[in-house]
Amino acid sequence: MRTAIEDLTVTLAGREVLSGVHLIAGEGEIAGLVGPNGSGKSTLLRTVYRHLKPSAGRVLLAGRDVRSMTPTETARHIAALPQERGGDFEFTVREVVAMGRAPYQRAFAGEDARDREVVAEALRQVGLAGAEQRSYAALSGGERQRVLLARAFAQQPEVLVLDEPTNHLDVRHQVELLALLRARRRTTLISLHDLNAAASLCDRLHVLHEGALVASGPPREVLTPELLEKVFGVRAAVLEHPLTGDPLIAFDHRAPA
Ligand SMILES: Nc1ncnc2c1ncn2[C@@H]1O[C@H](COP(=O)(O)OP(=O)(O)OP(=O)(O)O)[C@@H](O)[C@H]1O
Repeated sequence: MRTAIEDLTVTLAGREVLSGVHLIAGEGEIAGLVGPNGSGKSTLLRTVYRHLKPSAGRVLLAGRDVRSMTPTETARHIAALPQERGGDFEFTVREVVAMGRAPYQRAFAGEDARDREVVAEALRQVGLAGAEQRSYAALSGGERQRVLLARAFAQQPEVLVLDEPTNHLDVRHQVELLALLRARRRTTLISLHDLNAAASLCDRLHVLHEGALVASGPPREVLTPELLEKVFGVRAAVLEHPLTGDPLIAFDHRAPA
């Protein structure tokens, strides 16, 4: 579902933390948000899934302002993996994932066969089939993350909003997640710190710096040594990945730019 962010400004505690951001993710497009700490990535994503209210501008899903939708309507269109992954709820893994079906259930109606099928498939996709009865509170950070991803998948959204979905994941689970997102081909807004993962996954990258969008385009065009130096303050060479042909950023880890 085409997602358009128009002239978005967000003010928090009296400070403008996002200023006039324009960004479009076309139907089926994976749009990546990258930028240094505090540049506004989570703020932008939170505004898309209506956790925050913009002070100006709007978020349109297929032309409709998300703020004109009911919470249930929003939940049928957008599923989010937020950065807060709370750990204290006393639920099993399956119960957490099944919460993703709530937007489709009538009050007190409970699960039907379709809900059970979707929950089982979501658990399988994140490699947690067999872990249904484990306690969510007792899981590791990476396991919790996969449970919350499965909950987002179970929501069967048209737009997936993922805030740093690969942090905490070991490299195998990172690769599996990126492959899964590629295969799903749903409109996705994703923030990533790993620029090589972003370059390999995303159709377009959007670079935030101090609350403003400073570059947008295909990864190969956006991730230049000049931009990496100016925005991230690092020295890097941009090569071609010998196995995939994707852009491969080789950082100089010895000193900042
Ligand atoms: N609830 C809040 N109240 C006040 N300021 C906030 C709040 N949430 C975020 N900010 C500020 O907004 C700015 C952008 O934060 P945000 O979390 O969007 O950045 P980010 O790019 O996601 O950072 P990171 O890479 O560290 O996750 C930061 O300066 C942050 O301190």
